[in-house]
Amino acid sequence: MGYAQLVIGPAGSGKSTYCSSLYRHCETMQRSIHIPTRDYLITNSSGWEIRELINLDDVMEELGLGPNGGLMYCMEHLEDNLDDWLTEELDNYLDDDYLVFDCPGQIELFSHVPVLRKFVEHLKHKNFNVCGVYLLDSQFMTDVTKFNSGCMASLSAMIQLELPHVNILSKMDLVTNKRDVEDFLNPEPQFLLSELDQRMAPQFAKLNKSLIELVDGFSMVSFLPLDLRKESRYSLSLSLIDREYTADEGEELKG
Ligand SMILES: Nc1nc2c(ncn2[C@@H]2O[C@H](COP(=O)(O)OP(=O)(O)OP(=O)(O)O)[C@@H](O)[C@H]2O)c(=O)[nH]1
Repeated sequence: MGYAQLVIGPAGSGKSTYCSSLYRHCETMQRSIHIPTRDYLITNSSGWEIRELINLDDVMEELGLGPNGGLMYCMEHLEDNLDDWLTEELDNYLDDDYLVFDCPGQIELFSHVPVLRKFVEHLKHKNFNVCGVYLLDSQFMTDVTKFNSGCMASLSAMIQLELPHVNILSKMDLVTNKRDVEDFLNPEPQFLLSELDQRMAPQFAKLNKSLIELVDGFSMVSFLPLDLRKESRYSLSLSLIDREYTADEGEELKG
């Protein structure tokens, strides 16, 4: 059994920083971990030579696409070639290896484009225990409307990937007043609803209620605050993910 984290989240939420800090943490613990570069899906400079498969710069130039269109094209190409390419790459890893995938931040990839889901299926097929790690910038936690939108994006990733899911709140060192975020770490539904009602026009009251019920019902709004100056959270995220999950345990982790 191998282990893998799929690190996802919006652009700029701190995925690469999390991955490199996790790598340093594992080095200190003398634990082996492999982090194919962020660009492994497009142009890999170390380890996985996907450049042979497709190159984002070439795609943009030859097809006249911008970075987003180019990335989506590359992803579709990757999807078509997952069987051959990924299966072969995964054969290079041993039973206890731990892989961390730093995914691109395009929201389409974890909301509706199927490539990451297929990627996960391949990992599982090769006997990897996979977990989704969703990073959200702590700035989302200071305002109920931003918090709600962060939760919706995280929920959509959970639904799309169907993985045990850990939410991590990044950039906690930038939060000057920790009390600003405390209300959102284990939020009371009533508190969220009254805050939301105050912010929105009265005609949104029913929608607000449904949204808060949804967030509360999935109990997926627990975020682990992560301060890069403190390493304990990395140990926690590693140990959560190390475990073998049953469906029920996956549910527990979301809570
Ligand atoms: N202060 C602080 N800055 C952070 C932290 N994590 C990330 N940053 C900064 O936030 C910016 C974005 O971080 P990245 O790690 O590149 O974020 P990403 O999610 O990989 O970004 P994309 O590649 O755009 O998807 C960089 O300038 C980082 O230095 C953190 O915990 N604290």
